[in-house]
Amino acid sequence: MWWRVTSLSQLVSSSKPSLLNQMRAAYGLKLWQAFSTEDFKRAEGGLCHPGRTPVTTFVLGGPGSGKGTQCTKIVETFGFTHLSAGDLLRKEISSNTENGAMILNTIKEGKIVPSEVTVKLILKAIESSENDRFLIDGFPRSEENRVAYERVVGTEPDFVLFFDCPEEEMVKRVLNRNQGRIDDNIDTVKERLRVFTALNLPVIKYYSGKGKLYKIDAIGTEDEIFERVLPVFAALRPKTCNNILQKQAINEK
Ligand SMILES: Nc1ncnc2c1ncn2[C@@H]1O[C@H](COP(=O)(O)OP(=O)(O)O)[C@@H](O)[C@H]1O
Ligand SMILES: O=c1ccn([C@@H]2O[C@H](COP(=O)(O)OP(=O)(O)O)[C@@H](O)[C@H]2O)c(=O)[nH]1
Ligand SMILES: [Mg+2]
Repeated sequence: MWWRVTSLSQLVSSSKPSLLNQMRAAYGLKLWQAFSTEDFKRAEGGLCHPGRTPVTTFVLGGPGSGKGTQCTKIVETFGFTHLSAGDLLRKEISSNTENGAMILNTIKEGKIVPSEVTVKLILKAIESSENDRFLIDGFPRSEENRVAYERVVGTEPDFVLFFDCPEEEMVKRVLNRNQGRIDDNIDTVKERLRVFTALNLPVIKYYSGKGKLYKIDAIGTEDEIFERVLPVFAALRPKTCNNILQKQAINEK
């Protein structure tokens, strides 16, 4: 798998190899298999692969701003793999895993699940994919999430989409979502909006300061919004769209 560090010398080349890297080298473990809570705190990151760098996009916005809807369209057009942090967490609940009850309560209250749980799920999903371009939807939700991801993965996202939507519209969409979600009720939505403003906006500001943020006006039809998303990915065309272009060329022959 390309995402895993493949060279032992690279694994142990840092001046002070982490326990995590030693375990990886010794047992050939994937990162998500290797780290315990203790390792997580100590992990130095540095997942890389010589000559091959994945394209990673964080997709941010308040509850109901349309992240998932637009991710589906981006996947269809540009061949990204969509990793919704919320979906990964909900899968843990439905699979009755050891963290299931804790995740359920956290989501019900509109709070944020501990970083180590979410980062581990995201890494596991990335490592089991053959793709080299990922949309990470609904994560990071706090500065603590962001720092944890960057420490463990060792890279920053290539760019960040932010779906900017007025609160009134977000509430309306969430309450009409009709997916039977435990957090799609007025009390939880109010708390999620509070958490979004307090903890997620600082992450958005951070990436804005780094010149990585693409703010998209999230009012309009789904297609109108996707028209605003397209130019962001068109800029990456040579790197991200090779497969699509190749397929098109074959079909046009
Ligand atoms: N542009 C839009 N206009 C109206 N409703 C929308 C729009 N985009 C998405 N929705 C609807 O709003 C709800 C929330 O969208 P979703 O993509 O799940 O948002 P998020 O992932 O940001 O919470 C869904 O029911 C979806 O069908
Ligand atoms: O990185 C994440 C993503 C989601 N959540 C939890 O899962 C809920 C639903 O997240 P999702 O992204 O599915 O909601 P959306 O914003 O799409 O409505 C959030 O309110 C949080 O409680 C979390 O704790 N960390
Ligand atoms: Mg969503």
